[in-house]
Amino acid sequence: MALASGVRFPARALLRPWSLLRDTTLGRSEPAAGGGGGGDGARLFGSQRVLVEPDAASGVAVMKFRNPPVNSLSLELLTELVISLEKVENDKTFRGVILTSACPRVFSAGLDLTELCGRNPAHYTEYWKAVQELWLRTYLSSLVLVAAINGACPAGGCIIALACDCRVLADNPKYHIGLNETLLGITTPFWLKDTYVNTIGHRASEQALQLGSLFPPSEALQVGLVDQVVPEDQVLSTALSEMARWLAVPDHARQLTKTMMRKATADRLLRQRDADIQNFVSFICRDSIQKSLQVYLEKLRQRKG
Ligand SMILES: CCCC/C=C\CC(=O)SCCNC(=O)CCNC(=O)[C@H](O)C(C)(C)COP(=O)(O)OP(=O)(O)OC[C@H]1O[C@@H](n2cnc3c(N)ncnc32)[C@H](O)[C@@H]1OP(=O)(O)O
Repeated sequence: MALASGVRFPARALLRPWSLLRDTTLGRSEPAAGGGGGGDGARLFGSQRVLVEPDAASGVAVMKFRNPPVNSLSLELLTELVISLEKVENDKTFRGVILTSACPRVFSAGLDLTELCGRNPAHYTEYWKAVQELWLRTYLSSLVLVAAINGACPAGGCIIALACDCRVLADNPKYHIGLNETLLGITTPFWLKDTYVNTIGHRASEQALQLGSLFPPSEALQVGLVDQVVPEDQVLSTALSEMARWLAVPDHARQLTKTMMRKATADRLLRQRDADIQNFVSFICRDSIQKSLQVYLEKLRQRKG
């Protein structure tokens, strides 16, 4: 499937791109009641793991991850997210997307560790392409993306949030955010490291990446990892207010500025995508890395409550 970022999509999606979706679109050409999108007239479209609540009147869609229990980024969720974002982006009704979780207490637990353990190189290749694709699609989106972080946000969850233009985090001491890869015995690829540096600066990233720091809300705000920390029941409304602020700027000027700020970082990956995949596959296939990940996963499974 040809995607904007020029990625080849997972084989099963290439064969039947929409087969991964349980599309609940209610006729996009149908005139929506209530001014084109609000109230009962809201068109619902999405998929099994991504719920999209579009509001044509405001031009904003709320996209909710729904992969219980912890929204781990399985190949299916990654694929559905990319397709959902592409659908919204291609519909000129929409200018902004709020990314949030439909699962209680967790925004996303990051990459699905079962996708990284005990699989073969072909699987890792397909999986990493999907990770790259989601990052490129979000990081370079012409839409305004706001992360309404209503739960824990480690590793891959943080990566999605970092790709957004603005982050609002619920004020709950259990909702940590950060890149904790080193604690799993793995390293962050250069393009995600660059995104971190772009957000919180070099010294803070150097420290946080090596230590695998997960920041509670107050510290995340202090270090600049999130833009606002608000009571949990105000995360979505604050994200909508932030969205309105960003949408008050003419699209063309905002988009050109976003591209100017992000292009160099994205180009670094675009220039060497295949090499990055090869690096990832050879790294993840190492016995020592597989062992570390399995130990981490086992600890997670045993840790209850
Ligand atoms: C090689 C370079 C890659 C660089 C890029 C990104 C790397 C990553 O993203 S790796 C993933 C790192 N993620 C984490 O370290 C988070 C791990 N999870 C947690 O800390 C907690 O689960 C979380 C705080 C998110 C939620 O806590 P709880 O609500 O208490 O849930 P549980 O811990 O009981 O988990 C429920 C269930 O889900 C399984 N689980 C959790 N996270 C993952 C995951 N990332 N992948 C796969 N499965 C996950 C956990 O084992 C439990 O399973 P069961 O025991 O079978 O119920």
